[in-house]
Amino acid sequence: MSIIMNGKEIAQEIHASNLEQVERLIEQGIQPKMAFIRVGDDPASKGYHRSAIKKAENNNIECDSFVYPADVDADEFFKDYAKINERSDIHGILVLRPLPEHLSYEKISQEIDPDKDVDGMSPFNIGKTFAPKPTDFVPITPMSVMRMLEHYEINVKGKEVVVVGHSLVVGRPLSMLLVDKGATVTICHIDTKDTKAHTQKADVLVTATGKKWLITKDHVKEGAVVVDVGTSYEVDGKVYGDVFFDEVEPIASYINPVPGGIGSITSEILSERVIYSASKGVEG
Ligand SMILES: Nc1nc(=O)c2c([nH]1)NC[C@@H]1CN(c3ccc(C(=O)N[C@@H](CCC(=O)O)C(=O)O)cc3)C=[N+]21
Repeated sequence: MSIIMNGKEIAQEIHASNLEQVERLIEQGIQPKMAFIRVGDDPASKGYHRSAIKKAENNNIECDSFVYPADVDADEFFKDYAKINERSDIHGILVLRPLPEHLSYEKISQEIDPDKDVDGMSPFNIGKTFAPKPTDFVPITPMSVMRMLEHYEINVKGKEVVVVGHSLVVGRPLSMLLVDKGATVTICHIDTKDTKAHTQKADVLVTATGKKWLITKDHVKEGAVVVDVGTSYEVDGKVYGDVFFDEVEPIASYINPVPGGIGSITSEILSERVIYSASKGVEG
């Protein structure tokens, strides 16, 4: 039997505080506003886009969406992108991933205004993940994982933590946040020879690959904390995690379901970061 970590409950707590802060900003004449930029129709990207707009609007944050076809002309895209970055009414910009190959990720991440870069993609903000402060724009999904661990008072200091997945948006920045809290971190990825050999030793196992049911009971040590960040949108329209929940749940000490786990916190923290960005430079 394990404790089921409830992302929705944590999201609700953050929501209450978000609403209150937006109300205060609006009283001061500031309407928080964010821009979503999406290229193409990747299901996970669309899923996040949809739930993030819903959460932002529930927080009275205005949203503008800029959606382009996967074959958008690069010059046209970058012209628009510069304009969006310059708009003084927009406090936060989220560029949804994945992006098509003909749009240089390097250029997109270098040209985002670091002060509006709520998902921490610019090289400047990535640098901040190495010594993160609460005010820094570090990627939101890793922040959500840390928030979930904190909520359940899971201290990673001195623990063996294994992160499966080395993406720029989750695995790599999350590893830095964990190291900052004193964890010993191993990152497994597509070229790791024997992932199981590593995960079996984990006190805390975090998985962020987007491969449905990759992690079975054979990967997990008895009593481990299991954090499932994976969100695979399958053709049946359902969302699946990386973890084969029914099999792993009985041996884990703490585990989160998908949906209802990290994803539900992520969209609410995105709102929180936009509010923070809008409140920068405001007195009191
Ligand atoms: N720049 C960038 N940053 C990201 O963090 C990022 C991204 N691009 N591209 C797509 C993936 C995917 N992702 C999700 C976030 C929340 C839910 C979410 O809200 N999930 C709900 C379920 C939603 C539903 O039912 O559709 C839940 O798990 O409870 C899903 C997926 C963030 N990603």
